[in-house]
Amino acid sequence: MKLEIKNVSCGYGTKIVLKDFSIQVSSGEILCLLGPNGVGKTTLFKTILGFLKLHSGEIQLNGEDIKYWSRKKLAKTIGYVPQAHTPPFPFSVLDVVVMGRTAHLGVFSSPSKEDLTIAGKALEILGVSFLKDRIYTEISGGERQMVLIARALTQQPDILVMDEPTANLDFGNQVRVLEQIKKLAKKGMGVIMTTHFPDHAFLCSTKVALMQRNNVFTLGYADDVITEENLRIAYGVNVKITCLKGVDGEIIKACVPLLS
Ligand SMILES: Nc1ncnc2c1ncn2[C@@H]1O[C@H](COP(=O)(O)OP(=O)(O)OP(=O)(O)O)[C@@H](O)[C@H]1O
Repeated sequence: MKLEIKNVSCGYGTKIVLKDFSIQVSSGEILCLLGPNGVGKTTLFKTILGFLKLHSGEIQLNGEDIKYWSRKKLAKTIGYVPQAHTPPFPFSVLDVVVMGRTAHLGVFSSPSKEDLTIAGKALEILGVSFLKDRIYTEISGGERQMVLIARALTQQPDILVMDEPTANLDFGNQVRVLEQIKKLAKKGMGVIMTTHFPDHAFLCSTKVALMQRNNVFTLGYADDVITEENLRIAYGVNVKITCLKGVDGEIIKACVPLLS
């Protein structure tokens, strides 16, 4: 499966937030979107998911323009982990996770035993089965984030769109989520995610798109895109990039901000 964003301009009403933006992500790849607050990352995701109308350009899945796809077909293909989500009703965590199966169900059918098993398994994979019977509105922000990721896994999409999947998570859960994202890509899922941590892009991305406020985008491999100079230009801060040796002798890069 290949998702192609071709020369897309999008925004709200007549206000254009993102101009002439192009990226693509294929099965097995992890594309990290980096960029300052308000640059248009979430807006792009909402446009990909069909919540916002395109001003111009095209979004294709396997070469087909998604504007001709039904909502159901799109929901089966693209999974979404939003930045924050509060349902209006006090559903149990398992109920929220099983909602990920909605696109797979018939019009009047309710989740089967298999759907519940898939949902339970997703919670187990993420190490949060203990939350299963808790009320979703009564768990912490970080726990909700893990539940939303479990819901997206339950959907079993080809492409997973994740808006800051590690936001709100403690250090351990950040690492577990990054590991899980890498595993999903290894299994063939295409992942497009935003992050405010360039280190996370070094750890797990196949490609990076660094977005700047003036609609300037730098695309490429993390090593080429995440440079001290590019981070300074994008975020207006000084950063030192250091190299460390991992347990298997592999080189891991890390960004250290320099305080003035
Ligand atoms: N519903 C809306 N109506 C009008 N403008 C909006 C709306 N939602 C967001 N915006 C504006 O669009 C711009 C891009 O917002 P967006 O949420 O896409 O940024 P972002 O890159 O995801 O930021 P962050 O890193 O803070 O999550 C911002 O200027 C924001 O104020």
